[in-house]
Parts: sequence; structure tokens; C-alpha cells
Amino acid sequence: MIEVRHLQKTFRVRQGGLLRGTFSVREAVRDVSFQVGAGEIVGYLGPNGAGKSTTIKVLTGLLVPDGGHVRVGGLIPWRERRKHVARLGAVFGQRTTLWWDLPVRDSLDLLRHVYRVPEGRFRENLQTFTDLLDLGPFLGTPARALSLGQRMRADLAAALLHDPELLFLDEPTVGLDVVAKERIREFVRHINAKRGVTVLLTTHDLGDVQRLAQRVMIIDQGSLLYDGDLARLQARYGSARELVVDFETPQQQAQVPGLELLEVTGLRARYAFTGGAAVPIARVTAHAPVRDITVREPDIEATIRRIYEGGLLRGVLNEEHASGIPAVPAT
Ligand SMILES: Nc1ncnc2c1ncn2[C@@H]1O[C@H](COP(=O)(O)OP(=O)(O)OP(=O)(O)O)[C@@H](O)[C@H]1O
Repeated sequence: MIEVRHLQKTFRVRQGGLLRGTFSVREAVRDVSFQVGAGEIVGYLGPNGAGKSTTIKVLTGLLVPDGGHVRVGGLIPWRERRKHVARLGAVFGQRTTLWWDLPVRDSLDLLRHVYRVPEGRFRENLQTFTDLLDLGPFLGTPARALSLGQRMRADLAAALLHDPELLFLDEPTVGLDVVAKERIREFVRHINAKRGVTVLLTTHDLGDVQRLAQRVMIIDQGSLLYDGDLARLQARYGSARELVVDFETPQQQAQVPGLELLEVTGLRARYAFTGGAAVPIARVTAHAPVRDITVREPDIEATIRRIYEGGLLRGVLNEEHASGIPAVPAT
């Protein structure tokens, strides 16, 4: 569905005044390659300024890259825009595609004309989305008067009315409460499972990724650092699991062979370990009488933060992909 090879995009940024200013070149995307198959949900992650939006803008045809090969559903997005746009939907958490002063129903009806959706299909889709997203109570409300969660639901319906094969979701749950987030995620899962819509999801919310994506790609400073499943990322780069032990009595000597002692506070000691918990638990209980033991799993937020901060993955993928291949003109 999406094929990207050696994508490059630079921006010329003016520095200094209008007359005497000079230009510097900012490499937003350096050499990114990936493929997304039909029916996948892929999370596209990276810290601020990593190059996510630039990639998405190229994929939607809004930007022309400086180099690389890009095909979406067999089309070159920026050359065959009309055909391309008819096959994709996009939701940007920070913006709306709805007309600000029009009731939601009228916005959707206008989009029906823009995308030339047959009347019967439009009604069918509107009914389905109204049921799934509970649009009923606010179909008559103008976009400017909607809550953020309602607006997002209406935007999702707007993006999918013309039965696109591919959906770009940019921060679809930003600013929403837990229940509203869950509703959006549930809907995305549904359209992926039932309609086979391919989803590329850009988000800073790892809950979205954990609940939706089988696969994640991580970009930083314009280069792809990781492409694979979340579990493997966690297993490889996550911090160790922790054993939190409450002893019956204060321990003068809390060291236990084979475990890394992290901290002792009062009766409680924390140990780091990798692999299964059975052996570490047996060792601790053999060491001294224990009142309680819990296993604390490393959380994915912490793993991703470590990756961003420590540049943990830098070079891992580059070695596989870039390998000195010269830049090619955009095709
Ligand atoms: N139109 C532009 N002109 C100049 N520089 C740009 C332009 N668009 C993006 N950039 C720069 O390119 C780099 C990548 O930006 P991009 O918006 O793709 O990042 P991002 O990963 O989407 O970040 P965020 O999570 O903050 O949205 C940044 O350094 C940004 O300042």
C-alpha cells in the first residue's frame, strides 16, 4: 500500500533579515525507507521535529520530496493528487476539515459532493458512523460549538465517508479524556478490521500505539531508527523488570545473589532482573522471610523516552538501509 525508499526532504530556512539574510538547509527527512502493507495499522513515532509530519505530507501529496521513491497504492502522491486524494482519508487532531459555522450534517453533505460519493453509499456510511461514533446528538451542531471529542468523532466520519483505503491519523486522541480516547481507538480498530482500512498513525500517546498498532516505526532527526513490533522493542530496549519485596524484618544485608539491588527503604527492597520471575522470587524468599512480593513491568513510555533521550537506536536501521546509497531524484 505504501512504499517509501530513500525519502529525502530538506527545507531552506532564511536566517537574518529579509535583505541580507542567508539560507540554511534543514534536513527534515534524511533517508527514510519503509513499506506498509494493505490492512496494517502502523504507529509512526518520534520526538518533536523528528520528521513525522514531513513524511506524512509527502505521502498525502502536499509536499514534493527532494529525493527518493514514493508510491501510495501505486500512485505518486504529488503527481497524481486528484486520484490519490480520492483514496485516502486524513484526520489531524489539531485541525478540523469541517466547516466551522455549518452543522456537522451539512459539512458531511458538502464532502459527499467534493468526493462524489453516491447518495446511497453516503446514507449507508453516515448511518454506520452515526451508530459507531454516536454522532446523532450533534449532527445539527456547528463545528465551532462541538467539544473536542465530538469534533474528533465528526472528523473521523468526514475522513471516511468516501471509503478510503488508507487513513492518516495525526494525534487523533490529543486532549481527550480516557473514555473519549477509548471510543476513538475502538472505532479505528473497527474500520481496520471490518473495512480493511490501512492506518498510519502519528502520535505522542503510546496508549494509542499499544491499543492499535501491531507495528511501530520510530524516526528521529530525519532518520528511521526502528521498524518492528512493540513487544520486540520493549524486550530489547526496555529497562529490566523489577521485583519489589517487603521483608518481615529489616535486612542488614539485602543483597541476593543473581539480582541487582536497586534500593532499600525500611522493610522494602527493589531488585532488577531480566527474564522469568520464578527464579528471582525463589531466591528472595530463600534469603529471608517475606511479607509481600510484586513484579513491576517496565513501561513502554519509559522505554521510548530512553530511546529518544539516549539515542539508543541510532544507527541500528541506518546500517541496514542507508549503506552509502546515493540520493536519487524523487520518483
Ligand atoms: N515548512 C518548513 N520550513 C522549514 N523547516 C521545516 C518546515 N516544516 C518542517 N520543518 C523542520 O523540519 C524538521 C521536521 O519537522 P516535522 O514537522 O516533520 O517534525 P514532526 O516529527 O512532525 O514534529 P512534531 O511531533 O513536533 O509535529 C523540523 O526541524 C522542522 O523545524
